[in-house]
Amino acid sequence: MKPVERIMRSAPVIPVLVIHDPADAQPIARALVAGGLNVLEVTLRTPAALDVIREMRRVDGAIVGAGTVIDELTLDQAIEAGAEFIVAPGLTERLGLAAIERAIPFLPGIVTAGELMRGLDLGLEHFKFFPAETSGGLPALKALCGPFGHVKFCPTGGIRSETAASWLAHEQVLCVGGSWLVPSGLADLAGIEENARKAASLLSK
Ligand SMILES: O=C(O)C(=O)C[C@H](O)[C@H](O)COP(=O)(O)O
Repeated sequence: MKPVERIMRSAPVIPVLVIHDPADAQPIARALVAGGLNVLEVTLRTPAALDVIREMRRVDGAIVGAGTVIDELTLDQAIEAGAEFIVAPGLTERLGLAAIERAIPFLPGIVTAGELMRGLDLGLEHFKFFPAETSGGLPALKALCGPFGHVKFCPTGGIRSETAASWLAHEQVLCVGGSWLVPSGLADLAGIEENARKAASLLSK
């Protein structure tokens, strides 16, 4: 099994995290891991993100990746900070080749058959379906899966607690991503742990 697939099968939901203060990183990661979600995607959307990755790597049991990686610069910054996997909102050949060259598990976003085929050309078989809900939702993903039965997905974008299970019921969906677990500004660690516990109880693959 490819390392990226092992990560995707580690938990049914990957929390997508937008964290502004590195001091929040460890408590939030600990709450998520305690709730049963050990795969954490730190988006590079805040100036603190690289420090957040460094802090979260110190939390036992956490598998910490970077999201919002859009080019070689952010790829290398994320790897240098200790990211164990890389999520990108889209796929360019340059970024795909760089991630493969760095031998880091890589989950790029795709929506169309053409984007997916460009990923297959690079040897990739695991994709984020992004943005999931506004790109036709589950019916669109099902249609895409027809010709590409061996490809595995992590749909992300607009998925919430109430809709995650329907996505996970699809055979080619190994996990889903979402920001609902840690709403921005939520300082309620017990609430985060409870959100994680509920998500972790969903069908795991
Ligand atoms: O920042 C990135 O790299 C992204 O690709 C976007 C995130 O994955 C989505 O914004 C999560 O979607 P929501 O769960 O609807 O908030």
